[in-house]
Amino acid sequence: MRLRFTKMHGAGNDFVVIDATREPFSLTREQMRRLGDRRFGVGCDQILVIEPGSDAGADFRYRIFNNTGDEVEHCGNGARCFVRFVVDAALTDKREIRVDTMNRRLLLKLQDDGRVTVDMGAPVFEHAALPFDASGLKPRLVNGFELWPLDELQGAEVAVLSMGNPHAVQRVDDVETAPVLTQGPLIERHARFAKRVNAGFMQVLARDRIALRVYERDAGETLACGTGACAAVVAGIRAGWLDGAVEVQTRGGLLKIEWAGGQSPVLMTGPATKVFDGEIAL
Ligand SMILES: N[C@@H](CCC[C@H](N)C(=O)O)C(=O)O
Repeated sequence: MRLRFTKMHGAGNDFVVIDATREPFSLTREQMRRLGDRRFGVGCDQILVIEPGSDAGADFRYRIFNNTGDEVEHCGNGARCFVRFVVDAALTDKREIRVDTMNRRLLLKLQDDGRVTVDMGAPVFEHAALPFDASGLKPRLVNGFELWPLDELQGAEVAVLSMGNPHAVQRVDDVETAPVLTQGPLIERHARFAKRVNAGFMQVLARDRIALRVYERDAGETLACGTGACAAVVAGIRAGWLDGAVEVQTRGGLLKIEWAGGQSPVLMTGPATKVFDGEIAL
């Protein structure tokens, strides 16, 4: 089969975007792996699939697959690229779009400067959301917020939360020398996380600025992770290190994250860029 696609990125987190609004999406896991392979295919961190809205109120449905072909719940940078894509392809004339993901409804706004703001929904802290609490370990309370030790990983102490997808975020002194590539894969597959986890390493630069690297579930270290940026800022606010509006410096660009606490939604603003259109035989 021949597949038409669009290559996009959001702060360097790169995607193959597939328009499945007219024809049902039918790629096999093997085809998605080939598509995501940087040497034998197009190459990307995630594959984004855009489908028609499934019920009243949602303009579209948006599905996310890691480059391994595993379907996941959420992708923040991808959500921004989704908006850019549907507007540029004239699939909608709206600038405020409601979209359903696997477990959330998102509200996305295309700004006049071309950036996109995503209402990412509220963070979830209950351990039921992440299978972490059966370990017998005790968390350290910082400002009333739980930081959990990871037993085999000396010194690593993570905030565990979900932005729809699971995150374990730790504070480090220097993000450039943080053990992202050595400890990241160990955290990703740590026994405490039955569904595995995205591992974030955040350096607090000021109360309104952090530097962040994320070792993503399946994809490895990416140049930016939108849900990871939200999780890091929420953890930093809960721990008392950060204020409610924070610039997140990733290796691929800048994201702005805002959170008023509690059940209020996390807002993420950042770029969404088309790279090229293409067609591939799969
Ligand atoms: N790059 C993403 C997150 C993609 C999914 C993640 N790897 C997972 O498995 O949960 C983002 O921008 O949020």
